Amino acid sequence: MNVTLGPSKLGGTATAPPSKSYTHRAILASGYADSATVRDALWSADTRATARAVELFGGSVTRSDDGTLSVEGFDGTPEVPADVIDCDNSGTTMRLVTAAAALADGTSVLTGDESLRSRPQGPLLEALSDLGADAASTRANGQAPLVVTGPLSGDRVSIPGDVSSQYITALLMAGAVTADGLEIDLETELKSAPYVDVTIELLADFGVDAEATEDGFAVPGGQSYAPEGGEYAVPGDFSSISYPLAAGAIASEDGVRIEGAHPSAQGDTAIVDIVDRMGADVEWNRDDGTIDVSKAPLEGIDVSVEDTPDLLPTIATLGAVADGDTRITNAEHVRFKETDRVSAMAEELEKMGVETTETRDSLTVHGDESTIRGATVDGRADHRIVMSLALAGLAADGETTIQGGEHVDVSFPGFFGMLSSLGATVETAD
Ligand SMILES: O=C(O)C1=C[C@@H](OP(=O)(O)O)[C@@H](O)[C@H](O)C1
Ligand SMILES: C=C(OP(=O)(O)O)C(=O)O
Repeated sequence: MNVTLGPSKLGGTATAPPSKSYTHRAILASGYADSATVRDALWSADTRATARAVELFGGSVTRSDDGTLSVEGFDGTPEVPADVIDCDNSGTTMRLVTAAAALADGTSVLTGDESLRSRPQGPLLEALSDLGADAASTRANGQAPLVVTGPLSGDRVSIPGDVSSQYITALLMAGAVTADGLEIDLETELKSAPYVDVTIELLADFGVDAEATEDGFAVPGGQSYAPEGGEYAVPGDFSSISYPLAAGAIASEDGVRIEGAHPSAQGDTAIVDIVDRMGADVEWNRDDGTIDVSKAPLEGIDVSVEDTPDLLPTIATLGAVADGDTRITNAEHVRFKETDRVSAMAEELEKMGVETTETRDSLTVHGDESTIRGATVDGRADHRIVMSLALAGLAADGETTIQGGEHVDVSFPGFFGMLSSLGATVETAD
């Protein structure tokens, strides 16, 4: 689907979609439980992949009209799946489900789309093998398809922290239901660290203890997953909030209000401070969960995305509109996502007349709002590239056509509807 946007003047209210990270964890945690209800869940291509995996492990996930999920779990012990687990485009699903599969008494096979089959799984496969499971890549290249035979038996493992924090989340969630629990030692510094905080916060809400240690993380074994009152409610998603927030900073006439922005452990809440530091007029009322943002002249800043990889595409677009250089550092792990997002943003923004400079772990955007022009750009089949290029289209001179608009379904199915309700001119064509 091609989506064409023109220069727009925005105003009004946008509602944050539910968090993808919390929804994945809540669905799988409910799978590990006897049963649980997940309120305000995100229902998107990625979270449906996690729900399918829970069903293949012997659970069931039923969605009601108001978005509530009723999950019958597999109660700590996944069944051997009767089919291949297709994780589609979702890295979170593949990592979290691979560790769950290592608890089953038999063999699971996991695959995904072309993008997911090119992402790194090696460190997790090695960790699970060190713990006594048999976990391998069919192509012996550390990438899916994966074949995992459980059950695992060990209680201590070491793993690098600079490829994906999702390995740690996966091991913590599975470790809680093993007999002896798990000690996880980090071999290198942890990137994307707030995502492990999200995990520990959610585990606590499901009555499961896990903690940071001097060398990494630890989770006692023999625990049962059970949220208080049998229910868990998903908070709003700050990676998704970054788009209406940036749209307001770039293109609002009367200001944009975002609702559903309640504080949680998400590192991507940093976007509020980033937009503020760039010069936009922004106010976050944490008590009522609203953010008000208005356009103001933006200036380039230095920002590390070590903890917040998913913000890189949004920041790159903000940088394109800002005056001067925006230097995005500590970004190497952002190359291991649905696409290499450092290169993708550099190359696609350049098509719009924006100058950029890339190193292995940084992206500098040489911003100048007066030079951004409409162009046909490739969304790279990556939801965050599509959404960030759409934001650039709001500020460009002339029309911008983004190829692959349907990929927003991965994390923010209502994205283009949200932009047009704020007043953007959005046209779609197959
Ligand atoms: O655990 C999670 O929910 C996520 C962790 C991050 O990945 P990495 O830990 O691989 O950087 C992030 O990019 C992804 O969108 C969601
Ligand atoms: C990288 C992302 O997700 P995942 O790793 O789950 O594919 C994302 O949502 O930007």
